[in-house]
Amino acid sequence: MSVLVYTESENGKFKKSAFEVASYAKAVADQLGSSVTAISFNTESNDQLGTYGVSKVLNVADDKLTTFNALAYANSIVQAAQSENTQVIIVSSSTNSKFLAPIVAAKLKAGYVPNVVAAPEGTSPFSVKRTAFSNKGFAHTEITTETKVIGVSNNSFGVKENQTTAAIETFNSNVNDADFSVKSIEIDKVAGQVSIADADIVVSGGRGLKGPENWGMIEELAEVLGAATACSKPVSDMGWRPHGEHVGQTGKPVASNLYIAIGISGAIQHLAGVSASKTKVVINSDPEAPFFKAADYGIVGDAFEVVPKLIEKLKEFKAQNA
Ligand SMILES: Cc1cc2nc3c(=O)[nH]c(=O)nc-3n(C[C@H](O)[C@H](O)[C@H](O)COP(=O)(O)OP(=O)(O)OC[C@H]3O[C@@H](n4cnc5c(N)ncnc54)[C@H](O)[C@@H]3O)c2cc1C
Repeated sequence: MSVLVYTESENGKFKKSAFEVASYAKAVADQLGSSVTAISFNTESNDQLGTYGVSKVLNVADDKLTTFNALAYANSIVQAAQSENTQVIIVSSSTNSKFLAPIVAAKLKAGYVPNVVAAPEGTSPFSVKRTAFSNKGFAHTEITTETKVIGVSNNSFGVKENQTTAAIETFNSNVNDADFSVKSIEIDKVAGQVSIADADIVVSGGRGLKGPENWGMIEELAEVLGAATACSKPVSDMGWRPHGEHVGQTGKPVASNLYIAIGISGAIQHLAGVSASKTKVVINSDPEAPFFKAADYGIVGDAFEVVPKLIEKLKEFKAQNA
């Protein structure tokens, strides 16, 4: 009985979250006295997963599955779980994983807990800690079904090395036309180069930036830092930025290592979606802005003065350390 982990990739390369869920799966396997099998789709360098404790990789090499398809991927994971006699399935908390995990759980009659932030608190009974109330609290949750599906929050457990040699096998999953009743024809990327879900650093702008014409400095700061760009809800509502960048309770959740909020007041609905970020830096001209209470570091100042200086200093630092 192994622990099965779905390791996500894009264009044949593993996402960072793949290494985090693999590390998490290894921790679960250690608690159960078991081993980790990963399922990947059309991925190169599957041996990389050995670094994080995966001892076997089932690589689904099928041209039909080059692009994510929730039902087809879920069916493949179910087949892998059955062939491996798995009782615990680990996925990330990405949009795609949150899409397929309930399908996997329903097909295997498994209990599913998303947004899990730590290794299981116990395996008998099986209990996990997850975020609750839009990241304002935690719930200690018991899963009583024989098969369990766990969605790990991004950047919560961390990537942990645990060197093993991974045996790589091609897995022929049995997908058919019915699995593709809904499919993506084409994907247009409208937001920045780095996706918010995978970003280590997110640079986010609010209404304090006055208009879309001022986003050049946000994009430049993001580029220097290798960060994703994001924004508050009113900014996307007004059409200053694409809706895909809206973060918060009603937008995308952010669990980056560093979240830089510029000209954002820190309304409760915004904080609900970003509070899982490890370090929060706030730049705001109003010292009374509520965001300062939630910040790890704050700069009281005009964004139009602070941000260009920050970019300049970061560029100098990068040049010196190149
Ligand atoms: C049901 C519901 C759901 C919601 N969901 C979300 C959500 O998911 N995400 C979200 O973001 N909001 C959400 N909101 C809206 C939320 O309540 C706030 O209205 C919104 O977050 C405010 O956006 P803001 O901080 O960009 O703008 P503002 O509140 O207008 O704040 C602008 C900030 O910029 C500062 N500022 C001004 N000029 C400068 C300058 N030159 N330099 C530096 N700082 C400056 C100001 O001091 C101020 O703090 C929701 C609201 C409701 C009712």
